[in-house]
Amino acid sequence: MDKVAVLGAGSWGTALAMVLNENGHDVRLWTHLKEHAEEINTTNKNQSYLPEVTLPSNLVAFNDLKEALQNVTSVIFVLPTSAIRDVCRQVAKVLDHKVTIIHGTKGIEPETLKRISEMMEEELPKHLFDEIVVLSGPSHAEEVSVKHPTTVTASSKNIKEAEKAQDLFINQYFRVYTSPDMVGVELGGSLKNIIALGAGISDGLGYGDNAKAALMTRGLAEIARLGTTMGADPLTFVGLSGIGDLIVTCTSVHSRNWKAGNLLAGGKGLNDVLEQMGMVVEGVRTTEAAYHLATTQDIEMPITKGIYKILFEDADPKEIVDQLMTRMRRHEMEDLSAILSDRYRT
Ligand SMILES: NC(=O)C1=CN([C@@H]2O[C@H](COP(=O)(O)OP(=O)(O)OC[C@H]3O[C@@H](n4cnc5c(N)ncnc54)[C@H](OP(=O)(O)O)[C@@H]3O)[C@@H](O)[C@H]2O)C=CC1
Ligand SMILES: O=C(CO)COP(=O)(O)O
Repeated sequence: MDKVAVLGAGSWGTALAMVLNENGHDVRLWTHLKEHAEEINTTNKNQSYLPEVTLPSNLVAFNDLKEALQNVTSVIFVLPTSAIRDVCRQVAKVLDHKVTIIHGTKGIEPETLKRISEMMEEELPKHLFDEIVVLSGPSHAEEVSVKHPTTVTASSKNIKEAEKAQDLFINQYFRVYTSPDMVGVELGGSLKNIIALGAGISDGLGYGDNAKAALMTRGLAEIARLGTTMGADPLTFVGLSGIGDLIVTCTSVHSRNWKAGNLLAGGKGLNDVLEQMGMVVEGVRTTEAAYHLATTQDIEMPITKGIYKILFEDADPKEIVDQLMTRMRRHEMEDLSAILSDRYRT
C-alpha cells in the first residue's frame, strides 16, 4: 500500500482517487477550498463535480497541502492547465522529500506554448522527482467512477517511472499501458479537445455522422502533423492517447468540450458557454495555443484555425464549415507524408 496525494478534487481527480482507493492505497484528495474538503469528508459526495457517485468513506479530502503531502510516495496533479504552475509553486514550498510525480491534465499553455510536463519541470525543484509521468487516454471520470472498463497510457522520459504509475493505478477495470513517447501522449490528449469542440459544433449545426467522421479523421491528421513536427512518434496518434481519446471526446455525452461546442453552435457566446459549463473546458485555451504553434511551426491546421476563428473572432460556424469544404483539392496524406519523409531522411 502506498500513500498518495491527488491534487485537484474536480471530476477527474476524484475519479482517479477512487481508483487508487480501490487498489488499497492511502489516498489524500487535496482541494484548494476548505468547504469543498468538508463537503467530501462529511457527506462522501462531490456534488459539483461527480454528483451521481458516493465516495468511499476512507477516501479523505484535505485542504492543508503540507498535511496532504506528508510521507506520500506519489503526487498526482489533476488540475486545469491554468492552475498547474500555481499549485506546483505551492508544492515546491511544502514538499520535503522525493516522490513520483504523475499528471492527468490535458492542455498546452497558450502564453508559453509549453506542455504540462514542461511547465512542471520549470516550477518543481529537480531534487523532488526523477522524471514526470503523464497519464492520458479515453477516460471520462463519470465512467471510471462507476468502474466501467477503461484503458489509458502512462508515459515518461524514464519508462521505469511510467511503470510505477502503471503499478499504482492498474486494476480489473482500469487498464494502464506504458509508452516512452511523452511528447506524443501529452499532445494527443490535449489537441483532441479542439476537435471535440468542433464535433460539438458540427452536431449543433445539425450535421450528421459523415461530418463528424470527417472532422475526427482530418482532425487526427492535423494532430499528427503538428505532433510529429514537435518530435512525437506518429504511431502514438493511433493509440489510446491519440485516436482513442479523440473518439471518446467527440462522441460521448460526458465530454465538456463537445458540450461547449454544441452550445456555441446554438448561438451562445463563449463567455456564457464557459459560465454555464461550470467545469474546465480545456479545448478553448488549447485552441489558442495550437493556433499559435501552427503559425510559428508553419503547419497546416485548417480545422484548428477555423475553430479559433469561431471562439475568438466571432466567426459564423456554418461559414467556417463551408470554407473547410471548399479548400483547394489535395492528396489525403500529402502533408503527413512530407513531414515523415523529411524525418526519416534526416
Ligand atoms: N473530467 C474528465 O473526465 C477528465 C479530465 N481530464 C483532465 O483533467 C484535468 C482536470 O479536469 P477535471 O477534473 O475534469 O476539472 P474540473 O473542472 O472537474 O475540476 C477542476 C478542479 O480544479 C480546481 N482548481 C481550479 N483552479 C485551481 C487552482 N488555481 N488551485 C487549486 N485548484 C484549482 C477546481 O476548484 P474550484 O471548484 O474552485 O473551481 C476543481 O476542484 C483537465 O486538464 C482535464 O482535461 C482528463 C481525463 C478525464
Ligand atoms: O479527456 C477526457 C476524456 O478522456 C475528458 O474530456 P472532456 O474534458 O471533454 O470531458
